[in-house]
Amino acid sequence: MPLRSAPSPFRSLRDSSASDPVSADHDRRALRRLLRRRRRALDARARHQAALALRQHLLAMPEILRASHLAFYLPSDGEIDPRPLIATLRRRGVHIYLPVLRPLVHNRLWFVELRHDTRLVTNRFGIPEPALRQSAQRHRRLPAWALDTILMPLVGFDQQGQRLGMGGGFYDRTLAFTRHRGARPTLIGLAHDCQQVDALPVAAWDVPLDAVVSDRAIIRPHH
Ligand SMILES: Nc1nc2c(c(=O)[nH]1)N(C=O)[C@@H](CNc1ccc(C(=O)N[C@@H](CCC(=O)O)C(=O)O)cc1)CN2
Ligand SMILES: Nc1ncnc2c1ncn2[C@@H]1O[C@H](COP(=O)(O)OP(=O)(O)OP(=O)(O)O)[C@@H](O)[C@H]1O
Repeated sequence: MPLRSAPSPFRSLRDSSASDPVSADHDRRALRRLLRRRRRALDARARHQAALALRQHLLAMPEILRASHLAFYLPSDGEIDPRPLIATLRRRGVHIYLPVLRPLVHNRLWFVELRHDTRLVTNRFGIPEPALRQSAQRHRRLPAWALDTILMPLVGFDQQGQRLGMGGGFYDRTLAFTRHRGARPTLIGLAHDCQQVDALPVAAWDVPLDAVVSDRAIIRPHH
């Protein structure tokens, strides 16, 4: 079902989110389900090709080439796989960080460096992340504001660079400071092409992205 070209029940979402938060919330959940199913439906070959195409696009971007401290994620639930680029950048000596669910602080992330001695464990969502024992060591982490670039997983995106995540608000909460502070990391969403929709509902807490990169294109919103 090509959401972008066919008339879709989500076309009018942007208006409804402003006037009717309850129905907008319902729409977000329905849209999440649809798009998660769609990205999971890609087969292994399509996924592998998409991962390589993604690496090519990202390696053409100054925000990637200039960065020395970048946050990535390990793919889950059909997310586009950034590991080919992680491998390339690590060979170049770039510092790579992964999101870790913070203990005690509700729905926020730490960014913990991926090193040769990093031990990965599965978190409560089934996603591998650096073990808490290591993550708790301050010298292994960087605060979000000190990262050059953060590559974010997403469930859906639109041409304006709006992002729909898994629904926990983890990235939105962790990056809320970017609204006030001067220096901020470049925020880039990564997705399969099939995760693009016409227009996403915008929530007040949504942090706008500087770019979305898919296996097909680099999308730079104008705001
Ligand atoms: N690869 C990856 N890592 C990531 C994220 C992500 O989206 N992708 N996150 C981005 O935020 C954080 C984890 N956030 C998540 C939020 C919800 C669910 C999830 O699957 N929820 C289930 C039900 C929850 C449950 O089992 O209790 C669901 O909605 O079906 C997964 C991850 C941190 N790490
Ligand atoms: N800065 C914030 N402060 C407090 N609550 C927030 C903030 N950002 C998001 N939330 C809460 O988190 C919940 C989930 O937000 P949303 O649906 O936008 O998540 P998401 O962006 O899809 O998920 P994620 O960022 O984890 O990938 C919302 O109910 C919202 O109230």
